[in-house]
Order: sequence, then C-alpha cells, then structure tokens
Amino acid sequence: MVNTSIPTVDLSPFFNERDEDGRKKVTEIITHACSEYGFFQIVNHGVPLSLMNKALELSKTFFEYSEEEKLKSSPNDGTPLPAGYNVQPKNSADKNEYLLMFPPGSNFNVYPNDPQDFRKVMEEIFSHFTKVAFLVEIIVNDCLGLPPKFLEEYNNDRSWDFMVALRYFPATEKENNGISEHQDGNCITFVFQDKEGLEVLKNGVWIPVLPIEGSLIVNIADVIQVLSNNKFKSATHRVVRPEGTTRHSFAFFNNIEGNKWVEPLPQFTKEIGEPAKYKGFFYKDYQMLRMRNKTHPPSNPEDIIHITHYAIP
Ligand SMILES: O=C(O)CCC(=O)C(=O)O
Ligand SMILES: [Fe+2]
Repeated sequence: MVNTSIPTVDLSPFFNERDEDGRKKVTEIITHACSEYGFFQIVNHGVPLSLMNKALELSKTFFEYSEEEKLKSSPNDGTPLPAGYNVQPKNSADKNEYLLMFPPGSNFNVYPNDPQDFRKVMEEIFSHFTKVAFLVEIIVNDCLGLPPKFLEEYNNDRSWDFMVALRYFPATEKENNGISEHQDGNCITFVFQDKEGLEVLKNGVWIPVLPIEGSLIVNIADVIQVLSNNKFKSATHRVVRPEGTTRHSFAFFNNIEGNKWVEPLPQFTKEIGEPAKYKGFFYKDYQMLRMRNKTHPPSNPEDIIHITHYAIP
C-alpha cells in the first residue's frame, strides 16, 4: 500500500531528561523519514500554538493592506536576500507575495509599522524557530551517526538564517501553481500553513501535507543532502494553490553562513569506499545562483539552478 502521509514525531522526550527510550524511538523514526522522504512533521516542539496563530493572524492582516501600504516595506538595496515585502516577478510561475526577515537585530530587516506588534511577534517566533532548529540539528547529527556536536560546530553562525511569511493568491480555473517544484538550498526548513497546499514528491507521487494544528513540517534541505552524500534527502516539494481562497504559510530556513565550504563528508565517502556525489562549493556562490533563479526566472525550466549543478556525474 502506498503511504499517503509523511511521518509525525512527538519531540516531548527531548524535553524530559529521563525519557531516553523515547528519544531513541524519535531518532529511529527521523532517520527513516530523512532517508525515505526528507520530510516529517514535529509536534511538542516548544513553539507555543498561540504564538503560531498570532503570527498567522498578523501576517494575514498585513497582506490585506493596499499595495501602496505594503510597498512601504520594500527591501533596501544591497542585501544578500530581499528582506522586507516582495511580490514574485510577473513572469514567475510562482504566484505569491512574501515578507522576508533575517534574525532579530539584523540591519537588513525592514518591518511594517502596522499591524501593531508585528515586529515583536515575528522576532519572538523567529527566536523560537532558532531554538527548535538547534534541537532538530542535534537529532539529525545523531541520526547521521556524526561525532557529537559536529553539525553544531559546522553551522555555528546564525546570521544567514531567514524566515518568510507567505500569502498565495487563490487558484484560477486555468492554473494553480503556488511555488513550482523545488528543493530548499539551506540545511533544515520548518513550515506551517493555515490550509493545505504543500505537497511532497515520493517515488513519483505527490503526497499532500495536511495541516495539523500546532505541528511544524520539517524539510531536510540541500546542504544536509550534500554533506551526507545523499544519505538524507532534500525532498522535492511544491505548493498547489487552493481554489477560491488565499493560503498563508510561514517558512523558516536554518542556513549556514556564506563562507562555509560544502562537500560530502569523509564519513559518507572515503571512509566507506563511496565516491563523492558532489564537488565542493562555497555556500554563498550557490545561494547567489539560486537567488538569480528567483529575480530573473529563466524561461526554460532546465536553466534553473539546482544542487545538481555541483553533482559529479
Ligand atoms: O508555503 C509553503 O508551504 C512552502 C514554501 C516553500 O516551500 C519555500 O518557501 O521554499
Ligand atoms: Fe521550499
């Protein structure tokens, strides 16, 4: 039988020191999920439900403002990613608008003044996501059998993390693409959505990820796939817009710093007699190429840069 949902794991054993068995079980489920899907959902992760709901509510209020009002929060020039309010370029196949934020305190951030508390709530949820990402990274480190603290020490600079509040326009009769199929370029992504739309590709079948109240969807991304030499998957996913209604979501991207060198680790290559499946690269070069996909969407989909750009045939 085809499994039609992605695994859901309860992280509470990680908040209860005595529950070692529970932690072991979680680690097993996540190892399986990361090798099979690259996706899973987590519950009891420590982000308060009330804060998630508040963030969604404020983002809905903001996106309902006039174009003129929203454009007041347009990004400044010269930022590594466009922090602030953006609409996808007209010729993009992706049909959404979004507000992008770097970590609280970053000089790049551009917040709207209204609605009230917008900045405070976004900074609060950002800080929560940073903590959950730290925990998930420890678990993934363990799942990969890496030396304790390996990923923590490698990914030790939080300045390239970012979060996006998204609004998707209702699907039309002719087309319903919200975000075309892609893999995320960073390390680990979290998503939560107010209604369905996110789909994950597994064995050629698109599996819808249905919203579970309070859960976070976790997505293994390209950096982990490269480090693990494809042991863990950076899953292909997309967003299909529902009809007759807007869809809102948040995506948080735990990301390494741009000067980090990314290549398959010896534990997954030399030490086990496997050839490396990727050449090494500086993360900032990859992020720049991916950014160009967004700002200047190529008319030929084959020209979109993916991690396969660095693959060794
Ligand atoms: O909106 C979503 O559910 C997912 C967004 C996403 O995949 C992305 O921003 O990379
Ligand atoms: Fe994504």
